[in-house]
Amino acid sequence: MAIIASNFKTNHTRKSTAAFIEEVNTFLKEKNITNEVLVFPTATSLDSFNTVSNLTVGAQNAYATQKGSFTGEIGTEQLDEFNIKTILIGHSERRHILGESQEEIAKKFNFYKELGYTIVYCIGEPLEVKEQGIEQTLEYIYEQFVGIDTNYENLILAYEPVWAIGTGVTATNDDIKAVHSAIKEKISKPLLYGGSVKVANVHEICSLDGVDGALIGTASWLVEDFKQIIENTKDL
Ligand SMILES: O=C(CO)COP(=O)(O)O
Repeated sequence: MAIIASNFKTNHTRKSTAAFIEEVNTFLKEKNITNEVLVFPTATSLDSFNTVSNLTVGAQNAYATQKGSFTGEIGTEQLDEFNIKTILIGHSERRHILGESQEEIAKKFNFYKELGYTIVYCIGEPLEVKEQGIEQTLEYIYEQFVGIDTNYENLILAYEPVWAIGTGVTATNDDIKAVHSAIKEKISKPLLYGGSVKVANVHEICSLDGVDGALIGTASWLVEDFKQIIENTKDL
């Protein structure tokens, strides 16, 4: 059973998010699809969605706090309002664009772990590291596990090579297999692949050894495409 996750990033409005979730919900129900489906809308589009059990709405980010003075951030008081219990942590856009350090990420991880959240934890190397070879790539990735409890029961991992995100350049099957098998040797948790996953390649990627699903940005934002992605992986 594949895990299929959509990261909206900074896309969709409150209105279009509600329509998207409603449509995916109906689709899963009518087709009896058992894939685990996760959707991460913007913070402004979170709400109490009434969904089938295998469709979960999560937060793309939140601060390690219940509430307080952290301008621009949200905490568990805001997530609890909508019963959100799933969070994405460590995404490369937060690491590299928003400047989150491994220390801050680990602090966030531990805070949400203590509260029992399902955590989708992202790891992945930039191009200059990939070009140095598989050993350096794995070394870089292992650094992203510093301070992270990889035995946490509600943990899902997502390997997202930075150079493959939003670029249209998907990692090759060999690239994916090499990293996934190395991580799987150390950590037995579901491991998603992310980075230019599309309708056309999602089945092949999710069929690879060590790949338990996909975390998708661009190709998931049109609901028709996202439904097709789910359809294409429903037998896995
Ligand atoms: O960052 C991603 C999902 O979190 C992947 O983004 P793309 O699917 O747009 O490459």
